[in-house]
Amino acid sequence: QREDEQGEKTAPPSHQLSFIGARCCVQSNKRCTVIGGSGFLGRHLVEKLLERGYSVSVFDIRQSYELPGVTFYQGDLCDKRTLLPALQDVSLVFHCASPAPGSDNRELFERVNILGTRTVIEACVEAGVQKLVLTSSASVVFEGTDIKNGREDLPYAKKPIDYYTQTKIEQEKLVLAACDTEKNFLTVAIRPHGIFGPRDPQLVPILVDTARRGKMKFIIGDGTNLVDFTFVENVVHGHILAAEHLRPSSPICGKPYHITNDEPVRFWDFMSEVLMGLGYAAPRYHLPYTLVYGLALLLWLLALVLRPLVSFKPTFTPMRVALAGTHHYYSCERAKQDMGYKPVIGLKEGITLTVQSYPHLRRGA
Ligand SMILES: NC(=O)C1=CN([C@@H]2O[C@H](COP(=O)(O)OP(=O)(O)OC[C@H]3O[C@@H](n4cnc5c(N)ncnc54)[C@H](O)[C@@H]3O)[C@@H](O)[C@H]2O)C=CC1
Ligand SMILES: CC(C)=CCC[C@@H](C)[C@H]1CC[C@H]2C3=C(CC[C@]12C)[C@@]1(C)CCC(=O)C[C@@H]1CC3
Repeated sequence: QREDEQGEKTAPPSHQLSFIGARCCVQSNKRCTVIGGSGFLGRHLVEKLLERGYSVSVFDIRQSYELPGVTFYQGDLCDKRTLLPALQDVSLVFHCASPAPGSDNRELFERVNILGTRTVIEACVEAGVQKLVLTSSASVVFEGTDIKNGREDLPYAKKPIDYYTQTKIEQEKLVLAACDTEKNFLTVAIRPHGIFGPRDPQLVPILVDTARRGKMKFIIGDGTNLVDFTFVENVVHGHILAAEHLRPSSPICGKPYHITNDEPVRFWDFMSEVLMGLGYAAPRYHLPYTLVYGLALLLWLLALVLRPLVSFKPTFTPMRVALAGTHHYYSCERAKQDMGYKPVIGLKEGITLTVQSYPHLRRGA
């Protein structure tokens, strides 16, 4: 173990970690907690942290797996009393919990993402945690219109496309504003985009479900819109780099960082590749963007009006149509410069690994 100029215990170089981790017990300065660690990204993060010699606790409203060496704390992050025990003797916290974007429940998003994040910050300060890494989202700047190579200095969306995005904006502002080098409480926000990979409960399952219902025949718009899809291991890598670069003198304190695959791809090419990899036909027929967006808006309004009588969830929501028919890709130059970020898995390999991980979603399975 080395000590840096702030007297903080620092990690040995990463090539030593697996050896040290395998040889002896975990170093006490590498104790961290992953809030939301039962989720898709959270679990991948937990697995990588363990591999790198960290001692990991998970705090989540549900426990979705068991892993040797991981201590689980089950509870709602809005409740400080249940959260505090999970933060004792921990120097680093990752906050990657959120209600699923598809839930469209304003009250839930506001409670968990805004009030809950306030509670997380308070609990971290109370427990003496020194570093908080938030999983934000690149969509905090997305308003449903084209973003090409967007940098972190883009303003937050004035008209966020849904409650999820609206509350992710407030959440990010809270965490970044809490950064206080004087008090040695350091924060940073990672903004991933379009995370995909093994065990993702959203992207591939929604896509396959739509295909199985015979609704994946159409391309919205001309099909040339470029989008970032980011393999989950790259997102994990960005989080760990951020945590390891978070020091009082570091330029990353209190800042947001885009983390992507750095390989924007046509939205419809990506969808087609995943579909064909799983044995489904790729969409072929084009529909005008404005027509589909207008229809989705109508359906959404209808669902809103009829909600007291019947409940139905349209596949084509305005938000999904906007995501499928516009350009939205982001520059991760700042992460490259400030923390030496570079994707560890390319897009093609990421797609192959993802497709292989869903044998049960193959056509005919
Ligand atoms: N999946 C994606 O494409 C993207 C995700 N993100 C962000 O990444 C983070 C992780 O997302 P995923 O892993 O995809 O979602 P997920 O739904 O798989 O994981 C979220 C976890 O948070 C937990 N959670 C929810 N409410 C809680 C509460 N009140 N108390 C304690 N735990 C609670 C859930 O039980 C779940 O395990 C989220 O903050 C999300 O906004 C950002 C950009 C893209
Ligand atoms: C890049 C990014 C932010 C991806 C987010 C993931 C989801 C929002 C997409 C995953 C599957 C997508 C999908 C559609 C919209 C966007 C997703 C939900 C459609 C509903 C778009 C319209 C269709 O023709 C069917 C699509 C099914 C898959």
